[in-house]
Amino acid sequence: MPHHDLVIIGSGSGNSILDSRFDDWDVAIVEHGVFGGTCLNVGCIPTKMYVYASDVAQAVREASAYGIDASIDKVRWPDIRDRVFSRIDPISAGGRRYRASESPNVTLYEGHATFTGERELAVAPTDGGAAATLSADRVVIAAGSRPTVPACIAESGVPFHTSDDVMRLDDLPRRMIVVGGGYIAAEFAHVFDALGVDVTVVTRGPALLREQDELVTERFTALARDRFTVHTDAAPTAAEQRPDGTIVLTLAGQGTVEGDALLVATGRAPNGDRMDVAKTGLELTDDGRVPVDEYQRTGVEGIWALGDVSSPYQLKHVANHEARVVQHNLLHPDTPRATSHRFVPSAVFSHPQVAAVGQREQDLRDAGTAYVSKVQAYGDVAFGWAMEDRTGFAKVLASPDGTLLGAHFMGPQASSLIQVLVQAMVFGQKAQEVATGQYWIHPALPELIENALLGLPLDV
Ligand SMILES: Cc1cc2nc3c(=O)[nH]c(=O)nc-3n(C[C@H](O)[C@H](O)[C@H](O)COP(=O)(O)OP(=O)(O)OC[C@H]3O[C@@H](n4cnc5c(N)ncnc54)[C@H](O)[C@@H]3O)c2cc1C
Ligand SMILES: NC(=O)c1ccc[n+]([C@@H]2O[C@H](COP(=O)([O-])OP(=O)(O)OC[C@H]3O[C@@H](n4cnc5c(N)ncnc54)[C@H](O)[C@@H]3O)[C@@H](O)[C@H]2O)c1
Repeated sequence: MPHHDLVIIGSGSGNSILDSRFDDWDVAIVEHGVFGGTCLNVGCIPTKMYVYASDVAQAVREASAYGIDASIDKVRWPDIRDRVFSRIDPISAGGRRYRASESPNVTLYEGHATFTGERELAVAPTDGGAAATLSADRVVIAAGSRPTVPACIAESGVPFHTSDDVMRLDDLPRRMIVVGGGYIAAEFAHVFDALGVDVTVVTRGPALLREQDELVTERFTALARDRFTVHTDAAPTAAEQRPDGTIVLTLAGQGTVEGDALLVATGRAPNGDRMDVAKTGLELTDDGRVPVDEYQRTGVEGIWALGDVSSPYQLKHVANHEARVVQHNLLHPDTPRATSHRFVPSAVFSHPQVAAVGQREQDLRDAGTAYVSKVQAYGDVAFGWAMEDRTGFAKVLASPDGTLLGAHFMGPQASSLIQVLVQAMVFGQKAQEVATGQYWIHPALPELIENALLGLPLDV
């Protein structure tokens, strides 16, 4: 049985652990899918390439408000799709080639890994060949997550898509049903609607983006209702396909909806349940994650985990941070570093964009925490006014002494603007210091943040 210094399961964030400091380690990477993982192949990167194209289309649709009459002559879906994947697929192929044949100390096993013992694995090759077994001094579980699909759809025989394949459609459908009301539903509903598809969103919750601050949830859902057909409190109970190809979903208490394509975006499950981790002596958390401590160590000596398979955050910047922590701790076991999940920002790249960091107003209220808040409209600062933005806002939450507690943005460039407050929170700067201790370029959009901070009714 081959024995390695280190085995990494998963070629997404796990692959980024290896740099020249590991050149004298005997390393194995096990990957059962496309090399490079979710973010590169089916996640962050291709989705944002589509979002960008759709933002361009949306700008054309909204141009007349500024005295520019423009219209979309044609959406060339195959060209949009091929622009994305002609750039992405070679990166994945290049990454695979580098590990398979250009990294002398790395063995790439292309197959599905399951544990057979504490640090022993069986790999079932994807090409159907004979299973290999291997052992290692150290194992990093970086196996990610996968889309979940409600049984009433999965078992119906009706064709459906997930984020794994919807970006590779042959043609744009005329009508699309999107099931789910979270990140993926919000981003793809924008993408397809802006490209001219008639979108119906169906979610079992009472609103879209319901994990956000309550004001974002309320206002985003209201805007979505203006743009798509939206069914809330409406979990599907059955799916069927008519002979003409029409897909019909039955919704709990809300009749049926119809479409020509069905996208399921109802959350992602960590992949730890498909690896026999019990053979190592590990037990998954109630929500299916591989449990780790603050050093990304599992309860088993020599086994680490990172990213979607173990993290409470299914976000790439978190997986990257955790991978850097594991990298350090593999190289410097006597001086381990801890992961920080103190201020994890996130953004939904829909239209409008949404971005968040820190606590939500409902959390502060429920916890009885003393706080003040300010909601600053984009339209009330110079650049937002120039844009005639009527819906966007920045909400800032702080202790009465100015300690920043949370920020929630909805509107143009929200994902970039919020970084100012992420930085302030991480470095412990108070609202009054951030607002008045620096120049704010006039009349740039960050004046939104300056005014939000100045508007907080602080006790100081
Ligand atoms: C549509 C979509 C859009 C997203 N957009 C964003 C975004 O804009 N910003 C953001 O921060 N995050 C985004 N995310 C989330 C982000 O992609 C993930 O959090 C991140 O990629 C997780 O990285 P990872 O290394 O944990 O897992 P992955 O990158 O998924 O890597 C795990 C790898 O392990 C392999 N694997 C799993 N089990 C086994 C096994 N038993 N044997 C062998 N190989 C195995 C898988 O094939 C996979 O390649 C998005 C996700 C999706 C689905
Ligand atoms: N911009 C980003 O950072 C980004 C983009 C996409 C995905 N992601 C990551 O991927 C994860 C998965 O995304 P997601 O959108 O699939 O999950 P999600 O957890 O964000 O949302 C799932 C949604 O599906 C709904 N739902 C669940 N079961 C349902 C059912 N049976 N019928 C109808 N609706 C149902 C939920 O109410 C919820 O609205 C996200 O949590 C996020 O961490 C991040």
